[in-house]
Amino acid sequence: MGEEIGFLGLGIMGKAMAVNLLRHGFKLTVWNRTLSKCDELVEHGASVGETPAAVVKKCKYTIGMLSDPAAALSVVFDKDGVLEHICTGKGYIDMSTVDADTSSKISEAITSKGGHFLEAPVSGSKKPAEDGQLVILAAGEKALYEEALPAFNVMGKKSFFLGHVGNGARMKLVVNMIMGSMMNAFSEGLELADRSGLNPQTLLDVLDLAAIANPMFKMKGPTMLQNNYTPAFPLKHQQKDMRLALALGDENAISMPVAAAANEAFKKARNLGLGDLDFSAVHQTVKGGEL
Ligand SMILES: NC(=O)C1=CN([C@@H]2O[C@H](COP(=O)(O)OP(=O)(O)OC[C@H]3O[C@@H](n4cnc5c(N)ncnc54)[C@H](OP(=O)(O)O)[C@@H]3O)[C@@H](O)[C@H]2O)C=CC1
Ligand SMILES: O=CC(=O)O
Repeated sequence: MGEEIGFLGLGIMGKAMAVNLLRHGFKLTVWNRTLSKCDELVEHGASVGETPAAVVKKCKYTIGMLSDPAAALSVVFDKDGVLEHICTGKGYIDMSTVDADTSSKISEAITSKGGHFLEAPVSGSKKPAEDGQLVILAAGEKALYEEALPAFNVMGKKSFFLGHVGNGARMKLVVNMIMGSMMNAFSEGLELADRSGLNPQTLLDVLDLAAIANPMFKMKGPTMLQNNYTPAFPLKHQQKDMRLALALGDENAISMPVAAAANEAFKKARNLGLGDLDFSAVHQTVKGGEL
């Protein structure tokens, strides 16, 4: 289907998104810092590029799905990075969750070499990525957005084009700031129910019928009650998002005491060694005890 697309970063999300694209007939050349993670993608029909630069050289446009601002910058600016082969006619789409400053730095570097840039962070976790049910929050070069729409339509259930670079990053941070705060309130509620003699499963049933019912409580509640925090969205990434959202609050002089408290809880969870578990493991900061 059409020209080859590049894909950099095969973590939980990148792997699920790339496999989904391959299943829908897209041709992909993939790269991951830990190159062995490309093997499974090769089994699904992908080619492998030795470096981000090699991938960009081969592909009309390349998608990045990296952990955080440092990783997103490194893949573009370091030796053998995206910048070495980006040029007129080529595009780079960063789907990582980063702050608007990081995205702008990448955008300026790409466009100064004649390339097109789009930021397109996503809402939705491992399962929505596998099922092509992400919500895509794009901003930047409209022509690249239109070029990438066939791929976005496979990866996501809905794509938003939000205007200039930074708006996608900011929208994603606002959404995840709300999600992280909700997860903390939910964790406290589960523990409060349990310790005050209520059945937490009954709490889940009540919540699911109430005005505050939502897919996150429904999906995470049962596993949290079993102390099962198999990572779909790693806690260290949720804490990064709280930190970046709080910085956005600083810039705009918005007081966010709820988000600040949630950030402290995620930091505490990281300090307890829970950073690689699912973000719902913040529950353990209320619960205490052994996992
Ligand atoms: N998981 C989720 O539910 C969601 C995550 N996101 C966001 O998507 C992004 C990816 O998340 P996810 O897949 O869960 O994260 P993972 O931690 O599973 O994967 C991170 C990826 O980044 C790569 N990476 C990390 N540091 C570097 C570096 N310095 N140079 C090059 N590559 C690097 C890793 O490579 P290596 O394999 O070598 O370590 C890996 O491919 C994050 O920004 C996250 O916030 C957005 C929506 C949902
Ligand atoms: O960023 C995480 C998500 O679930 O969305």
